[in-house]
Amino acid sequence: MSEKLMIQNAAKYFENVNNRFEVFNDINLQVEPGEFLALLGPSGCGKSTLLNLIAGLENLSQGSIYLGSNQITAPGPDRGVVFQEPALMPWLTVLDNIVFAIKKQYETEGKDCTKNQLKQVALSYLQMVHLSKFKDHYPHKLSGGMKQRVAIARALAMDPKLLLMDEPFGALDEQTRMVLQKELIKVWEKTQKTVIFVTHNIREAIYLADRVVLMGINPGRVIDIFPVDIERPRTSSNERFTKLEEEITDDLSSEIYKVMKEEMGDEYQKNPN
Ligand SMILES: Nc1ncnc2c1ncn2[C@@H]1O[C@H](COP(=O)(O)OP(=O)(O)OP(=O)(O)O)[C@@H](O)[C@H]1O
Repeated sequence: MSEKLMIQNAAKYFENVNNRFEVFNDINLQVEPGEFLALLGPSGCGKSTLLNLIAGLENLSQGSIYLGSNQITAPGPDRGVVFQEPALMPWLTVLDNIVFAIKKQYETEGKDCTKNQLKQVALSYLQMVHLSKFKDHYPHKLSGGMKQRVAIARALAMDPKLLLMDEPFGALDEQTRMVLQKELIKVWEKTQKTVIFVTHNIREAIYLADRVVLMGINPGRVIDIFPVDIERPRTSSNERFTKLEEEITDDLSSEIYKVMKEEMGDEYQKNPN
């Protein structure tokens, strides 16, 4: 069962002996159970940092993050993460990559399960991403898109409440990316997981999400939240899709322009002539 995610006054600073870099200082966001949320914004605005904080891979400098009534302070089985690099174990078959992950989780939770039962669970998730025929293949035999589907199946097989995805299709070609977007929506509809999906791609965000959170930089912050009230499956030729794309592009361009102006300003001061 999914639970509400609450990010309250979240601040993150990276510090060393000489200086302190503030990524963001006051992010507030709520994600409803079963919602598909996209995080969009210019490079460096803190999308991955925010995702890592939710995953528990980083610690907050200030504020709090709750999933249901549990405060997030460390990684946990209630959150599955899919990164741009699928990070499969090359010495294990596709099926065993998933079995390995579930087994580890069951052991941590003290659950008993036969090898055969584990394989059945793993296989059911491979079927969901249409890869059951490749269960005995090793990762190096798979395309980038197939590897990423295994990574998604592996994350889902742990049955997390929240699926965190950091540009999972960022390294794939456009065609494969579109196929996986479609598949992801089907899997999301079937599993009803809450998904937080980081992307640079405006179309991808609108195609997938219930809401698009647009973040800004210097300081990192939420600029705007766009509800995507368009029936699925969505097509980019839909009039409302195009209008929303224009709106988000305008806001994002202003933000990027602002950053460029700041950067060029520095350059100008260094080279006044
Ligand atoms: N471990 C770290 N130590 C110091 N600075 C960091 C660390 N991790 C991230 N940063 C800085 O925090 C800022 C936000 O980084 P982050 O990767 O979250 O941005 P992003 O929006 O995901 O960017 P991109 O879209 O390029 O992946 C960047 O300026 C980055 O250099």
